[in-house]
Amino acid sequence: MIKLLFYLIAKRRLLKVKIAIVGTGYVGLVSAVCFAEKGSRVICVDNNEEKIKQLNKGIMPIYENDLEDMLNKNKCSKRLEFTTDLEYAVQKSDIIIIAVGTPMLPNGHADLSQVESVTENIAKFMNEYKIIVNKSTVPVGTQKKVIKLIRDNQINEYDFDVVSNPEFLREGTAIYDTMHGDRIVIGTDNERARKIMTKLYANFNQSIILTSPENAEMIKYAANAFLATKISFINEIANICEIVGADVQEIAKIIGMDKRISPEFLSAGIGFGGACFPKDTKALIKFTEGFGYDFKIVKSVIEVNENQKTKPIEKLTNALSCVKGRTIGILGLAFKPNTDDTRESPAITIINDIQKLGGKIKAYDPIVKDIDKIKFDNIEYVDTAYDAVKDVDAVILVTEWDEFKQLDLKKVIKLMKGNIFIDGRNIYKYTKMFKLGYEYYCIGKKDSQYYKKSR
Ligand SMILES: NC(=O)C1=CN([C@@H]2O[C@H](COP(=O)(O)OP(=O)(O)OC[C@H]3O[C@@H](n4cnc5c(N)ncnc54)[C@H](O)[C@@H]3O)[C@@H](O)[C@H]2O)C=CC1
Ligand SMILES: O=C(O)[C@H]1O[C@H](OP(=O)(O)OP(=O)(O)OC[C@H]2O[C@@H](n3ccc(=O)[nH]c3=O)[C@H](O)[C@@H]2O)[C@H](O)[C@@H](O)[C@@H]1O
Repeated sequence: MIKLLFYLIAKRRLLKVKIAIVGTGYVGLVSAVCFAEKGSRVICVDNNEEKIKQLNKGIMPIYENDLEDMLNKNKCSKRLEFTTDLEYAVQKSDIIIIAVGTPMLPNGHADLSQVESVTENIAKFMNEYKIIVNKSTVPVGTQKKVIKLIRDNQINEYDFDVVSNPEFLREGTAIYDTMHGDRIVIGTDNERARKIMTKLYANFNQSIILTSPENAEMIKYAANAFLATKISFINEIANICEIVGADVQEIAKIIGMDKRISPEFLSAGIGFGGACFPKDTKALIKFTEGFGYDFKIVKSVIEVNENQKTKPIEKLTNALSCVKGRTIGILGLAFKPNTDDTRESPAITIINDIQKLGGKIKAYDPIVKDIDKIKFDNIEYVDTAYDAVKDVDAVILVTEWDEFKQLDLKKVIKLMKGNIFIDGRNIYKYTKMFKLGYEYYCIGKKDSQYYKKSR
């Protein structure tokens, strides 16, 4: 009974910890909603006034499964608020989480200017002890820089701690990943911060890993670089499979049965894109170069990935003697399914290359409707997948949306002018496609041409 009472008091205290999250992007907004769902009060801050206006009206700035319902529910329960006023958020909160962007600079380094500017302002607005948590992906040593920046910019010398708490969610499954993550990494050398952070995450029921700030920062880059390495590795195996007539999906399935390898992240395709793998692998190379280290594996991972993005064009130019004046239907613009994010999407490279060759584009994506997001001129954006394949000479499937897995492929070939289908994500069976009359090309398998010859 007494134990239960202590537990309830501790839980109540924990729920009273007020959190501010700076940056309402994929990471900040999802984290805010999940903390609120677990009972914390969260103030979300962004310097994008339009975004905050939209969020206050209940309009989602990003597409993410389950986000809207959970956000509106917690907003109604007064556990979530949205503001552009950082001073208010800092002064009303015990923990301030930084979740702003760390995009790639033209020289490949991570651009820390958003993190730095937010840190300087947090320092100015501090009115008592605060824990500043960095969730943005940053090079090793940033936690120490943040400490120095706060000291240099504080008006009064309030006590504070800086914690590194890297994020591992994936876009498209971000809410699920946050609620059911494999681990929560908390990087701090300070006992007071460690206790508060452990309490903050206690009711997420996930393994909490307490480590140093340097380890936490390195874990994030190592995790992303390793996952990117798996993808480039299987893509190279796919390229060899095409030469020797083996099937990469079969190989991935069977090597993945070995627990040391695991079946995850072994889907061969047209390369990884997105807001993180491309920039984080480059940032890792750049910051290790600063110590005179030549990170050969990660350099190759990037090189393989760049080459993989050109595979659909290689197949297209082999199949069509001339791309000039031909119309190509593009299925999918997002860098992966279930997101509206087109950052570093392979679709961008593919569309660019087709346009350079003088081809015309018809494009469809179930969610990416905002032309500004993909920033291409002279593209016909259509409303359905069937519109995108109508009268085209060839189709390239870029994103493996479920909707494309359900397409009526008999109808598709009837609508097309030609019969060339390049499946960048291996979602169809080449035997079926061949029977339907397609000249079908996929990744890492005998394509229809090989199949024809070997029959
Ligand atoms: N997108 C993802 O799936 C993941 C991203 N990360 C990392 O998390 C960080 C954030 O990534 P995303 O959420 O994708 O970025 P994002 O670009 O979607 O969102 C960043 C937000 O920060 C806001 N912002 C920028 N400067 C600000 C300032 N001075 N004051 C207030 N708000 C400001 C922007 O307006 C924007 O809404 C990056 O370091 C990224 O590498 C980590 C894991 C997953
Ligand atoms: O730091 C980040 O931002 C995040 O980066 C990735 O998440 P995300 O980029 O959202 O998506 P993934 O599912 O990892 O896919 C990344 C890219 O790899 C490609 N991919 C993925 C898996 C695979 O087997 N094959 C493959 O080509 C996808 O098509 C996509 O273009 C990581 O999976 C997250 O753990 C990490 O938090």
